[in-house]
Amino acid sequence: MSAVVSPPLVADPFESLNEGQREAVVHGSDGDARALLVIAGAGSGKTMTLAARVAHLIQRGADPHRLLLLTFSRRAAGEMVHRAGRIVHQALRLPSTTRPPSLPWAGTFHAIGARLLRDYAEAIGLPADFTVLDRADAEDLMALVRQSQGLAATKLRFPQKATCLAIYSRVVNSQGTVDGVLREAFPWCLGWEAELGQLFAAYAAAKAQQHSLDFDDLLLYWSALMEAPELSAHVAARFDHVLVDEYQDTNRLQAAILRGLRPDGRGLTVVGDDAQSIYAFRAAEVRNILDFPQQFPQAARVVALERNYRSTQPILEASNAVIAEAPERYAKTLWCDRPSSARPRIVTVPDEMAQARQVADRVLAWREEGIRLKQQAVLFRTAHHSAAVELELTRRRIPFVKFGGLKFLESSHVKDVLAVLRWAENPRSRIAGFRVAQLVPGVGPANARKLLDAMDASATPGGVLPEHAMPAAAREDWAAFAALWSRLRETPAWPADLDAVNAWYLPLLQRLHEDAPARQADLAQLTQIASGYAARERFLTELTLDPPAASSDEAGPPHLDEDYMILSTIHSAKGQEWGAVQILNVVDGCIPSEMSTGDARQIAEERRLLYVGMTRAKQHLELIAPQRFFVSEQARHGDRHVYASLSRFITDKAVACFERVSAQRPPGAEGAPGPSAVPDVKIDLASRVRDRWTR
Ligand SMILES: Nc1ncnc2c1ncn2[C@@H]1O[C@H](COP(=O)(O)OP(=O)(O)OP(=O)(O)O)[C@@H](O)[C@H]1O
Repeated sequence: MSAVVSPPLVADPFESLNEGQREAVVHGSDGDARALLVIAGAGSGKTMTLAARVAHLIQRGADPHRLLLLTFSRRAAGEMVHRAGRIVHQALRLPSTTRPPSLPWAGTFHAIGARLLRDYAEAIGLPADFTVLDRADAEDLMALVRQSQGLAATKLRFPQKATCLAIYSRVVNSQGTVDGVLREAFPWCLGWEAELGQLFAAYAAAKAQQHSLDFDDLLLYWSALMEAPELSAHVAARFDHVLVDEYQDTNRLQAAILRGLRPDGRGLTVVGDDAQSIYAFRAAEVRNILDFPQQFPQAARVVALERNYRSTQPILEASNAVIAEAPERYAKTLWCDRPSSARPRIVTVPDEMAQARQVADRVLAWREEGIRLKQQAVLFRTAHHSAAVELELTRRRIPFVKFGGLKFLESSHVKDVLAVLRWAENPRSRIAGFRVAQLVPGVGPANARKLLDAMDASATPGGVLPEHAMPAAAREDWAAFAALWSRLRETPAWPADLDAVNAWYLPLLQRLHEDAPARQADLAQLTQIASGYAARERFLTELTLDPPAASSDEAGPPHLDEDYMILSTIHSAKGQEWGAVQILNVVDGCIPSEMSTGDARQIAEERRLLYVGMTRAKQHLELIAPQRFFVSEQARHGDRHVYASLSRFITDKAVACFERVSAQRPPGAEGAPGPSAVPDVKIDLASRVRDRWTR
């Protein structure tokens, strides 16, 4: 007899939505075919609304396999899918044993781009086995090309590889010219336009030769795909709905892709907050969201979410006062009904050391009040601004995790292992090959280069490697590696391939690194991550596009059951919230950064950055203003201390929203009392000690 499972009686999952949220969620059910723009103020439930809309569409019969959901990070995609799944589950009253529908097309623009390009590679002249270069690999390739062009040796200093890549990336993403980008963002590189143009052409040729795409190519080729009428309709027809989160941080290429996917706007939903646009340095275009409604034959519908569920009224008032001065924006005033008598505070401290002590004191005091460390965050403009705070927290044994530091994939051992897999996947990748060949004992750069040249010259590079003659000292180890490599190419098996590479690499790891056990733990973590992917290619591509954060080279996340606080750049804090937030260095020269004080648009972005930081706080917010702070960013002036004044964004009107305090020095900080006077006695201890040996 089979058991009959009756659906549980649950409340309407859409019941808790407010009026604006509901409007956004059900848009289109009445036949309204306009595109939808949801202007969602900070903390107004954007994630919840988008997830509920996805669930609503599925509930009304949309096929989850035909929903394209584009988010800013993989984590955001996962969160959205999870929440939408829960709502669908509830709305359809599915029994708890039934899994909610999966959304295979949820991910970042780059990850989805990589998948689509793989499908259309042959049609658009891309090699089907292309691999994706991460930033570091792309920089290395840029450096190689720069050298082969003779640009590294020029008398006047030619821009560094990272700067070259940043300029290239900005030209691509803004669809601008080298000249325009230099003028706007890299004025110190003016004069090198022609050489940079040549360099970029050679860089593009090298990528093509090596069957490699960099991050920017994923958007560039996707947008080109959407401009080819023979193919764009085919791509567009795969999806019924396209939903985009964090639209304020998209760039021109991304906007063009969306126009190609939904030329008339039908089935397109974008959600964002112009006041939180903080990625112009990656060519994000705040105009995308400001101009969105007029892009379509029939103007988009705009729904504003103005009710904030996150912060207390005084925190919201202070944040509103900061953003009120922004020159151009969708007019909205956030409100909430969480009164509190505690105003946010501006804390003045003498210098950065005092700031570090203040932060630690405050963290401990809040913890005494019952706010767990996990509910506390310290935010800052630039990753290196937290150095003193990190030291102080470590000294006082306050556990923390930092976001925005060295990444898991940047550690050399993880790169080594991934490079082996990448090279097997794509034998034309010189970057992977150059790294891996030299891991084999006895193989140096000259021999590695000879091998790669031979592979380049062959139509079947996969056949060259096992046959290649290496120096006698390397022969045995090379044969072992070649056997592994050929196996990986000929009979791929996932995730067993990774185990095979690890087994080959472990003896080398022990030879190369003193801290091998810690690094081995990273490789174990990599194996764990690998098991979540169906195939090697997907693993390599998606890991490159959205890498995990921690590595053994850093403090790393403490055990999961431990309480720890968060240190984060404001950029990395996007989309998150904490009970108590402290923001470091809220002084001119830092927010706004000294680098951006010339340009009105950059200043506007810095204002939004402070606003994003402030609106992360739920109950407590403190901005710290050291009176002296150390500047090391500006090469022109070298390292120096400056006397700082409170950030210009805290105008007189805004100041009124805060309580102002000066941090007291903790007792004893002026210097420990010296020893009292030595008693006036004369004892010849020295000869007594010496005599000990002569007696
Ligand atoms: N209708 C609602 N009723 C009660 N709480 C809500 C409602 N909508 C959202 N919230 C809560 O408000 C908080 C903020 O929501 P969410 O993180 O989705 O905001 P957001 O718009 O993405 O913010 P931001 O853009 O600042 O990152 C969350 O804690 C969420 O659970």
